[in-house]
Amino acid sequence: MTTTQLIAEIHRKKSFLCIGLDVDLQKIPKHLLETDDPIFEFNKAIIDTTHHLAVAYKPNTAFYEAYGIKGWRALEKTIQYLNTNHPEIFTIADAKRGDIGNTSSMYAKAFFEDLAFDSVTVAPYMGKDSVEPFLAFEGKHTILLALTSNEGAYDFQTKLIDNKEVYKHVLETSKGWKNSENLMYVVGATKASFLGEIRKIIPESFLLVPGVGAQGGNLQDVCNYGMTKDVGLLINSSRGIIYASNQENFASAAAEKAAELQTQMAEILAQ
Ligand SMILES: O=c1ccn([C@@H]2O[C@H](COP(=O)(O)O)[C@@H](O)[C@H]2O)c(=O)[nH]1
Repeated sequence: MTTTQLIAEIHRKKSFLCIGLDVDLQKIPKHLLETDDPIFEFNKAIIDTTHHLAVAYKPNTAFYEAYGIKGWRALEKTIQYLNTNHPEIFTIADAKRGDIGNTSSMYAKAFFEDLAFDSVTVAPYMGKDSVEPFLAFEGKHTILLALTSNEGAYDFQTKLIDNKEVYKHVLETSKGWKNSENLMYVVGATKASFLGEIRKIIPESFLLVPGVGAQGGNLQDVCNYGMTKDVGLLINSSRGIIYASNQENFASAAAEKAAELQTQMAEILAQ
């Protein structure tokens, strides 16, 4: 999917919501555990009730890898279900990959070709030759970790090198990489106060913003500092939506939570 198509979808749905599909078998309704594929059945139900409210879904691959071959199969079925039934939805594999070049190429093949995700999250730590293999895929997007939502972000990402914070080096340096037009960036909602500085370096790029809801980030603050003329934001919520209820009404409860965020987004877009 192109960013132009993504922007059009944001305006059509009046939403820049990304729903995180972080499925934990301990947290899903018990009756689903009796089905052949509880993870997929959970995701399908959530997608069926929320797809009109969201422009993106983000399975975090850790929640699938943790269940071995069954988990990976459920991830495959989930992306196939989205691509077949909702091709207008932007899909994100939150896998946080990145390695030496030939290994990164295989990661990129796995997520862009085999699983056919629109995008994958990538760690910048190993530098240019670890990220460019992802950027080489035409029509796909590489979402680089810039300033993450967790407390540990202050351990390295805000430290100074040559009088400049590491996350600023990541933003500035990555802009010079081959096919950098395929880059988006992760910035945590808990770091909204940094968005003014971030937008000076990457005024137009799309940001994936996790950390609203369960982690305490604030939607309005993120929009105040981070929104561009083309919106430029995908706001993710995972636990706050998908675990709104652990009873039989889980999918409608998730839709209510998603609708709360979408309503706020529609109001912000109308301002
Ligand atoms: O900086 C980051 C990068 C990724 N994440 C991921 O986003 C979701 C957030 O889940 P919530 O339940 O809405 O807190 C999860 O998959 C994280 O691994 C992040 O939180 N921060």
